[in-house]
Amino acid sequence: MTTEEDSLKNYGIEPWLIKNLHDISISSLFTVQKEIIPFISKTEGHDICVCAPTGSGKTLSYAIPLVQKIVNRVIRRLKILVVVPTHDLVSQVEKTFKSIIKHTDLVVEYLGIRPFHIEQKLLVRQYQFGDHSKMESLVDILVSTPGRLVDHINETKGFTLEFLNYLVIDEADRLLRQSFQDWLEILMDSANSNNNMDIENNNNLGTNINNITVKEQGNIQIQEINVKLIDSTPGNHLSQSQCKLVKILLSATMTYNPTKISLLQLHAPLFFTTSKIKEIKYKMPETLKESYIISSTSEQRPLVLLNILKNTISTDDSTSKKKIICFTKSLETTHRLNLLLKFIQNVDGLKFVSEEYSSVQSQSERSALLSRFRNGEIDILICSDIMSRGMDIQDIDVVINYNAPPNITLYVHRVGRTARAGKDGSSYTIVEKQELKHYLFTMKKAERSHSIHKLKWKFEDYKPYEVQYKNALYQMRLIFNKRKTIDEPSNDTSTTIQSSMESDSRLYENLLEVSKKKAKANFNC
Ligand SMILES: Nc1ncnc2c1ncn2[C@@H]1O[C@H](COP(=O)(O)OP(=O)(O)OP(=O)(O)O)[C@@H](O)[C@H]1O
Repeated sequence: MTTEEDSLKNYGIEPWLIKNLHDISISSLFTVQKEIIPFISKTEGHDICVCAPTGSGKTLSYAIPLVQKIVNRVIRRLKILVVVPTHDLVSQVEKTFKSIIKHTDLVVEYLGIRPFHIEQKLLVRQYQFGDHSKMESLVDILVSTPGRLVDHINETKGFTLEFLNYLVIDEADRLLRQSFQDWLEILMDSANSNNNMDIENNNNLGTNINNITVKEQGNIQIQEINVKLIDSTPGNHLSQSQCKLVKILLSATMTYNPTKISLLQLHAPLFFTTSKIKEIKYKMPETLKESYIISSTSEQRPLVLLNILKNTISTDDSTSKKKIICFTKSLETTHRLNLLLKFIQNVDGLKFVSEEYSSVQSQSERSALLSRFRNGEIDILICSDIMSRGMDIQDIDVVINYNAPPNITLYVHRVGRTARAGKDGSSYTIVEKQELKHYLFTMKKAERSHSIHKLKWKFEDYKPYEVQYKNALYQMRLIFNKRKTIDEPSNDTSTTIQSSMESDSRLYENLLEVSKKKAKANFNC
C-alpha cells in the first residue's frame, strides 16, 4: 500500500473503500475531508453544517463515511438520502456513490430523471410474508431533487423514510431558502415518524442558542452552536439520542447561522468552515484568478468576450484546447449569444465550437452536451445558471460571466466551476459601465475587492473582430426577422425559446450554406 493510501487508512477509511477510491484516482484527502470524514465516522448525536470552497471535495467528505456506516447492514432499508437542487447534480452525486460502493451489495438509486412509474419499481417491491403481503426497500442510498422525493413520499406505496439515518442537503443555502421549505416539512414528518419525534404533537418545537463555542482544528474552524431543543409540552423533553436522524448540510455559501433552519431541528449542530469567522466571508479556491473588464456599452459586450477568448484560446497550438464556461443572465441571452458566436468563426485565427446549455434542453440533451464538452468536441458552453451550482466538470480552464451575476452567492458558485480540486483556473466578468458600482459594491461586501483584477482593455483591442461581429449581427437580424413571420408570440418563454431554437437552427443552417457558397464563389473568382 502506498504511503498516500496508508494516509487514507489513518482517516478510518476501510481497505475495500480505499481500493474503490484508488480506482477513481483518489489516494489522498483534501482539507475539508480530513476533518469531516473522521468526524462523521466517529461521532454520533451531532448534526453538521459544512461551508467550504467550491471544488474542495465536499461530496466525498460525506459519501465516504456514510457508506462505511451502512456497508455491514443486514436488512436493506433506505438509510441515506441526499437532496440536491438540480437533476444534473442528482446524476453527478449518484455516480460518485456508485463508484465508491463497488464490490459491496449496497444499492444507490436516483430520482427525477426517469419516468415516475419506473422509479417506483426501483424503490420498493411487494413480497408475501406468511399470509400477509409486505413492502421492502430495494435501495440503501437515494439521491433526489426535492420535488420528485415529495411525489414518492406521497404516492409510492411502501416508500418510507422511517428507517432513514442520514439526511444530506447539498447546496443547502439554496434548497433551504424560505420559498422552498414546504418539501422539507413533508420530508421531516416522514423521517421523524419513526424517530420518536412526533412532529404533529410537538409543533411548538423550537431551538434556542445557549452559546457558541469556537475551536480551531488544523485549517478548519469548528463552531459548536449549543442549541437546546425546546418542547414546551409539559414534561416532554427530547434528548439528543431520541433523534436518530443525522442531518448534514453543505454549501460553499452556507449561512453562518444554521439554527435559522429551524424546521430541521438541528441537534447540537457543529459548523465546520474553512474560513475563520473573523476572516473573509466567502472562501474561494486559492488557485482561482479573478479578473473583470468594463464594457462601455451592451453592444461592446460580445467584442469584449471575443477578446477574452482570443487571450484564452491559443490560436497557434490547437492541441492545447481550453474548456470554457460562459454564464449569461437569461435563457434568451444564452440562446442569442450562442447563435452570434456561431456566425463569428475564424476571427483573427480564433477557432472554437460553442453550444448552449440550459433548462430549455431535455436532461438527455444536456447529458449528451456535457459528454461532448468533456471529450473536447465543444470548446465553450454558453450556460444559464442551471450549471452554476455544484456541477463538477473536470479541468474547466475558464469561467466567463458574460453578464455580471446579481449577487455574490451566484458569483461564488459560477466562478467555482473552475479552479476545482486544487487545479488552476481563471474567471473573467464583463461589467457594463452602469453595472460597475453594484459589482464593486457586491465584491466589497463579500470582502473580495482585493482579489479581483481590472483588465484595462481599450477600444483598439476589439478592432480585429469588428467586421465579423457586424456581419454576424446582420445574419442574426435575418434570422430574427424571418422568425417574426414564423412564430406567433407566445408568453411561455421556454416554448418560445424552444421553438425559436428549432427554427433558428434551420434558418442558421440555410444561412450558413448561403455564406459558404458566397465565400466559395468569392474564392473562385
Ligand atoms: N481527495 C481527492 N483527491 C482528488 N480529487 C478529489 C478528491 N476529493 C474530490 N475530488 C475531486 O474534486 C472535484 C470536486 O469535488 P466536489 O464536486 O465534491 O466539490 P464540492 O466541494 O462539492 O464543489 P461545489 O461546492 O462546487 O459543489 C471532483 O472532480 C472530485 O472527484
